[in-house]
Amino acid sequence: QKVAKYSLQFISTGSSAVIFSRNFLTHITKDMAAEPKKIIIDTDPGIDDAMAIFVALRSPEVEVIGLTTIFGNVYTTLATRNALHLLEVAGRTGVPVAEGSHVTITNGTKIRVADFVHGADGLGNQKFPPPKGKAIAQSAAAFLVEQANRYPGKVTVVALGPLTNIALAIQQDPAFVRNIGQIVILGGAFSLNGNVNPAAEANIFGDPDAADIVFTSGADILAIGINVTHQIILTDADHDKLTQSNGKFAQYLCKILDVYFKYHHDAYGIKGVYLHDPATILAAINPFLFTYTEGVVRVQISGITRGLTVLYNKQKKFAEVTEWTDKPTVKVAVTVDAPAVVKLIMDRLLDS
Ligand SMILES: O=c1[nH]cnc2c1ncn2[C@@H]1O[C@H](CO)[C@@H](O)[C@H]1O
Repeated sequence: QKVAKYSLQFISTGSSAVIFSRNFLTHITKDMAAEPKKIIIDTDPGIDDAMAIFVALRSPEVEVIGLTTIFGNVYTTLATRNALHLLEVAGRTGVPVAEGSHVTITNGTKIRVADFVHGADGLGNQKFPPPKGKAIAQSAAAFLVEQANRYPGKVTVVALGPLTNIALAIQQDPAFVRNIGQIVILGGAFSLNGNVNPAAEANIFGDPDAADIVFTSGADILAIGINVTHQIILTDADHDKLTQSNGKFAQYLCKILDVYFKYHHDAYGIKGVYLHDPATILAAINPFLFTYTEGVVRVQISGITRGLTVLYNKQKKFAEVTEWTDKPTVKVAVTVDAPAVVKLIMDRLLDS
């Protein structure tokens, strides 16, 4: 309950950035000790999704109550297969997988997948055997609605792909935005170039209409954009530590990481990889690893800037009514304690 309501505890620092009160940190820590936070990971696995799922499964602060799947890094059918496969690798086949939408919220079938980032199979071209398990009969959106109703205010959705399933849940149940505890979104490029093109970040570009629905829904939203995740880098030295580890997750990840390293080297000229998805899991676990600004986010849905995320920080009162006027606010990450985030991710992957 307290976790869902923490936006009341924001303190303005005088600039547009906001921080949380220390006092409240104690409350949250106590709450977490008492009862792990229930999370559903909406995912398009994906190499960094695999890391994120493993980090979540190794985190005592959260209980993963389900995975829902979406297109993005791969098509939805393959995302479901990979989600089931990753749970089998982790020995956690009791976690249900609900398959998500195969088309965008506007029924668009031209899906763009990032096989050049993750490999054709989404997991570094390793030819893993097909999983034995199956997805549950319920759709991702129906599962999200059901779980939010079952545990009002207690479920956090961590959205690691395009926001289609979340937008469908909002459309299917008007009470969803109240019943869901929080939606932590990996998405957006706030005040910097995107990673699909100069305007757009991949997850928002995948379904901009869905993203605009979610950002303006009134739900309690934390957005983690590439303006912060591009500071969270797994280096060659970290990769070596994973290679030397006997940990189950570390060994598995070393098999699939090469493709992701090569992509970062070719695209960004760096010897390391961005930890978008695992960092977002940590934001759901401990929001204090990041600082946030609060404002209204709208998404461009057409034209050359399709997928652009524009935050209105409410500093200026515009003379005229704009497309941002009277819309609910969300929290957008502006800074991150990157060394702490990388250390937590490494510790949890090595200790498995
Ligand atoms: O160039 C790219 N095109 C498409 N997807 C990408 C690219 N770079 C990274 N990601 C993927 O999109 C999410 C972050 O935006 C991450 O899941 C990352 O793996």
